[in-house]
Amino acid sequence: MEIEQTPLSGVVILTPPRFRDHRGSFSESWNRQRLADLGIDIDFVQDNHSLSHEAGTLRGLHFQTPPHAQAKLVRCGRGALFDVAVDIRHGSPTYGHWVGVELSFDDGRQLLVPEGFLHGFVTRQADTEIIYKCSNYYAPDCDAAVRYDDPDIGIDWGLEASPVLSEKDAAAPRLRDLPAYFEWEGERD
Ligand SMILES: Cc1cn([C@H]2C[C@H](O)[C@@H](COP(=O)(O)OP(=O)(O)O[C@H]3O[C@H](C)C(=O)[C@H](O)[C@H]3O)O2)c(=O)[nH]c1=O
Repeated sequence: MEIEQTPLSGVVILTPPRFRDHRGSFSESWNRQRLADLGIDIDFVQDNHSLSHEAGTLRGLHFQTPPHAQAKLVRCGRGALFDVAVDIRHGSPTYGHWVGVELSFDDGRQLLVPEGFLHGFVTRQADTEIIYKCSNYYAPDCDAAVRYDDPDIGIDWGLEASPVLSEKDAAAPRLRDLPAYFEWEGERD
């Protein structure tokens, strides 16, 4: 299992080994002990799987508020997408900062998005499928969003045209208009 750090503490890129032969390929997409051996011991309880028909479909930026906050382990089941995490832990030295990673079925990479981060993605191909493990169950009353084009975050989505959005995402608020749901637990200066 390869692990690659990102500029946001806790957001890491994981690449499980993939075994290829004349039939195709095989990989263990999730192995709790392998992650625990890397110091990542998260009790995932729900798998999500969504299909987006058009390239340029953007879902996000989403999170669940405490006490139903979710960590997510994201992978691309078919096609390709650009996956983004945004630090919203108040007091964090990277508060409001984002990181984006291209994920595809072919490269087999995964992004770990901890609690306290927004998550969103935009598809790069038609009929792209995203599959992700969640560390807490869906809680509609705690489902929240921030607009994908929030100027205070400034994500470069690599869009060539306006994205395909849900009504919810098209009407999402700016980060500055949200309460402080998450506090950074690191050492303060
Ligand atoms: C998230 C979720 C949704 N639903 C139902 C609720 C709606 O009737 C339908 C579509 O939900 P939504 O439009 O919120 O789906 P996405 O826009 O893909 O949202 C997700 O996409 C971003 C990128 C995420 O990281 C979150 O997991 C999640 O917010 O599925 C469920 O029944 N369970 C669930 O866990």
